[in-house]
Amino acid sequence: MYSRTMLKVRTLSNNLKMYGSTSSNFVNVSVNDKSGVAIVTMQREPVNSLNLELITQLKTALSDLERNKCRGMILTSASKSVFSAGLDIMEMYKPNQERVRNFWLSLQDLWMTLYGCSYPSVAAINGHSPAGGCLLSMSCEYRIMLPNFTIGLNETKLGIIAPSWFVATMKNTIGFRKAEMALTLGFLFTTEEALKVGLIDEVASSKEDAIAKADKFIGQFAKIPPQPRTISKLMLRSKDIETLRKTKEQDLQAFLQVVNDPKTQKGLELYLESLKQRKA
Ligand SMILES: CC/C=C\CC/C=C/CC(=O)SCCNC(=O)CCNC(=O)[C@H](O)C(C)(C)COP(=O)(O)OP(=O)(O)OC[C@H]1O[C@@H](n2cnc3c(N)ncnc32)[C@H](O)[C@@H]1OP(=O)(O)O
Repeated sequence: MYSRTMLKVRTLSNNLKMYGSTSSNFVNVSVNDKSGVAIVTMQREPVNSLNLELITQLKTALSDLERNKCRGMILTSASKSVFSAGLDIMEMYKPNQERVRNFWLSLQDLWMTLYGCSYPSVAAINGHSPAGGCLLSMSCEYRIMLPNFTIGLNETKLGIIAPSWFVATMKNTIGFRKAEMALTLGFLFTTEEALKVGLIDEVASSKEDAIAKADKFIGQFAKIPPQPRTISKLMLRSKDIETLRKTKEQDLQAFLQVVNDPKTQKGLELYLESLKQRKA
């Protein structure tokens, strides 16, 4: 039902050429010929950690869908157990200064594009979704998750602080009180807990079921004129988008200061080691 050829995702932006990246394709876009709904699949093995290339390719894919006036977008993962492990810690550990700067600016850009896209957006969360993975999910309008996975903004557990726009997105999704509890604890919710707290909207039994439920959600907008729909969405979301747009440089400088702090570097080193030791 979904043809893989209708939309061509540009995999090499100028940014990537500048950093001499390979042309690996970390994002697949397939569009349902009948409904016009696109499935955007992250496919950066093993855990879809968000490095500069994946972030840039996602942003390009979402902008292409906007230009092509797609009817709806479902964001999902090619992995069977991870939606996205969040930001690629290797981008922040002993970083190249020009690259890490570009990494953060690209992340800001991706969030503003996804959070403010005119088309209906659904996250089909078919695996764990910590930190940046949770941000991507929350930036969509609707979330459907498979059982036995976890989702949340766990930054404080790592000794780091979620940026203000991550916080705003969570507050807008689950409300002040629940966001405060979740953020301060760095809480990772199970699927069942996420449903209870309103972090997700539905539980699906399989990826196919999640896609079917997402199609059904998007289908509801077939009879709603697109312009009033988009304006209503943006009335709710544009304040936070504009805040980041106006403070992009400040936000970047705050990130660079934290990332270049030797204490942060030590923390990231220990965290990377702990991830590797989990396997041993
Ligand atoms: C200084 C920064 C200041 C401000 C920024 C604030 C914002 C931060 C937002 C973020 O997104 S920070 C990233 C937070 N992410 C996490 O805490 C998730 C860490 N990963 C996991 O918990 C698990 O990997 C998983 C539950 C997602 C999946 O578990 P599993 O399927 O068992 O896979 P493995 O743990 O074996 O991982 C496979 C492989 O991938 C590496 N890896 C995992 N996550 C990341 C990551 N976020 N960045 C880079 N690499 C990651 C892991 O080390 C393994 O590598 P091997 O070489 O051992 O195969």
